[in-house]
Amino acid sequence: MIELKEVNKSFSDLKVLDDISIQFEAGKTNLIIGQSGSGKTVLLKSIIGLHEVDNGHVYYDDRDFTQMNFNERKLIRKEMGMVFQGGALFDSLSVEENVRFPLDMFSEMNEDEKIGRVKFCLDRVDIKKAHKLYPAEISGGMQKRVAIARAIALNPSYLFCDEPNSGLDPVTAILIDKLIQEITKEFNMTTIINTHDMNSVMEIGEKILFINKGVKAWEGSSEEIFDTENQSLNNFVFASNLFKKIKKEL
Ligand SMILES: Nc1ncnc2c1ncn2[C@@H]1O[C@H](COP(=O)(O)OP(=O)(O)OP(=O)(O)O)[C@@H](O)[C@H]1O
Repeated sequence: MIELKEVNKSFSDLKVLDDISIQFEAGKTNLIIGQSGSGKTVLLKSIIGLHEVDNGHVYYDDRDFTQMNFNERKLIRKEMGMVFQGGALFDSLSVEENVRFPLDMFSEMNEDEKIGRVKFCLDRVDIKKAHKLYPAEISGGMQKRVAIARAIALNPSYLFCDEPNSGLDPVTAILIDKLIQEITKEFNMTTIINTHDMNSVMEIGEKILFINKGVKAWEGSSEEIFDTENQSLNNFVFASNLFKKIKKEL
């Protein structure tokens, strides 16, 4: 579980996060949604320590990350996996070398264990016969699968995904969302996903945090989102004509 307590973050006199408190549970796909510029990326970066919060606390299973020194944080970072926007694979490394990279950097595994782990992770995301190919030689959907395989290589307890299905067609996007949800449950990870994709919200939104101008405006699940009276959330969710139509028919 990851818990935020009264997290605040400003840049000069611009307040970006205003007293955010929430719990993200293990084994669930937790989504952060909100309009462009609402503070999603700053929040995700604050959770993983790429931004220092001004005040408030971020707990990783009762361990106060905000109070830790550099070395203590380094240990927690080993428990984190990340899927960056666009996949962020190393172009000059093959698929299997990409997945092996965190093992070489951060694990004590021997050669056989590394080979086994790379195979396990690539099998898990259903990559077949592409181990020796380079990122430029595989499709966008496969690149995301490789990015997920790399993110789970060190068997993380916490998985962070920034717009994991950006740039994908709707069918592939849902497959990637579902894959993230499956591995979240299988490995009991606390997964936090930044997204503004309403399909993701409906498909895998087990816990949703909606932020509006840096403030927690709503939290709930995809089942609850259609019934909300929250005006800013309604404006966000029903911005598209398709979702307006669905709401009318409910
Ligand atoms: N390093 C920074 N220095 C100053 N201001 C920043 C910095 N990072 C973000 N901001 C500001 O914080 C606000 C929130 O930005 P953020 O990137 O978190 O939005 P977002 O919700 O992730 O948007 P998007 O969906 O477009 O990625 C914006 O006004 C942005 O300009």
